Amino acid sequence: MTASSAPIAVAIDAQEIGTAATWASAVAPHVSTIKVGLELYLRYGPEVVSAVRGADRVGVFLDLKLHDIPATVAGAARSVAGLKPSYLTVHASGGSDMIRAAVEAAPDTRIAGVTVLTSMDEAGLEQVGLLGPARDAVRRLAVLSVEAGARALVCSPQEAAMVRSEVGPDITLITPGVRPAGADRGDQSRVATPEEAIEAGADLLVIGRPITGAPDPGAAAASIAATIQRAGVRVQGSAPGSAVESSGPVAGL
Ligand SMILES: O=c1ccn([C@@H]2O[C@H](COP(=O)(O)O)[C@@H](O)[C@H]2O)c(=O)[nH]1
Repeated sequence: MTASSAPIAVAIDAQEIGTAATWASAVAPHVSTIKVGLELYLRYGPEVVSAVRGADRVGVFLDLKLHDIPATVAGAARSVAGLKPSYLTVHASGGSDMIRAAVEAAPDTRIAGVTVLTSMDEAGLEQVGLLGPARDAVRRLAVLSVEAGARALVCSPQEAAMVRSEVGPDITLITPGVRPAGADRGDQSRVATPEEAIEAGADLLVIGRPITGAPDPGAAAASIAATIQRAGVRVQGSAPGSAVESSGPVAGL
């Protein structure tokens, strides 16, 4: 990580630890954070965190989306707290007691409440009994998470401005569902471009396949990072404390 690294968490969704380490070292000079998800963590466990952290001391975001009874989530959060991830996700729909259990079990990690998965559209929400626009559920789950002690939230960039107005400036807003103009959206439904995400007030943009699926992931990360820096300068004049300025692995901690 360098002083000019952009507020991007690259989703390193690889099958093999060697590929993960290669991608991580290619993108690390340009971004603040590497995101490890279920695919890698379930296969390799803590070893993969050291593999992607490397010498760059880039921030690690453990996207394990915990969802269980409070005691089990507390135990799981305690199990990974020693890895010192900057962020650890829990599904906000697990409820206040579950979120609070994670917060108390991993005091040095920013617990991020996942509101509504960015792959879900209104039809998908209806299937699971959530009627109405995604943003209504996102709003409710964001407020619930913060009241239970979460210091970060995961939502789509389409809801970032609304969530910001609900939870104030101190909560880190993390947005997957980011696609550069013209990129394949894949299984993502609620998407926006990197510029739109920054303009909506996101603090950390999660971007996976548009970077890792590129012929040169390092160059793709550098190009999106430059786009974000320009958008940040336009929106905020790079004000101190803005997402673009706060490029460390744990912006706002
Ligand atoms: O609502 C959510 C929560 C997490 N994710 C994760 O982010 C990345 C997105 O990867 P792309 O390749 O840029 O689509 C992936 O690891 C998801 O598990 C999410 O997409 N939406």
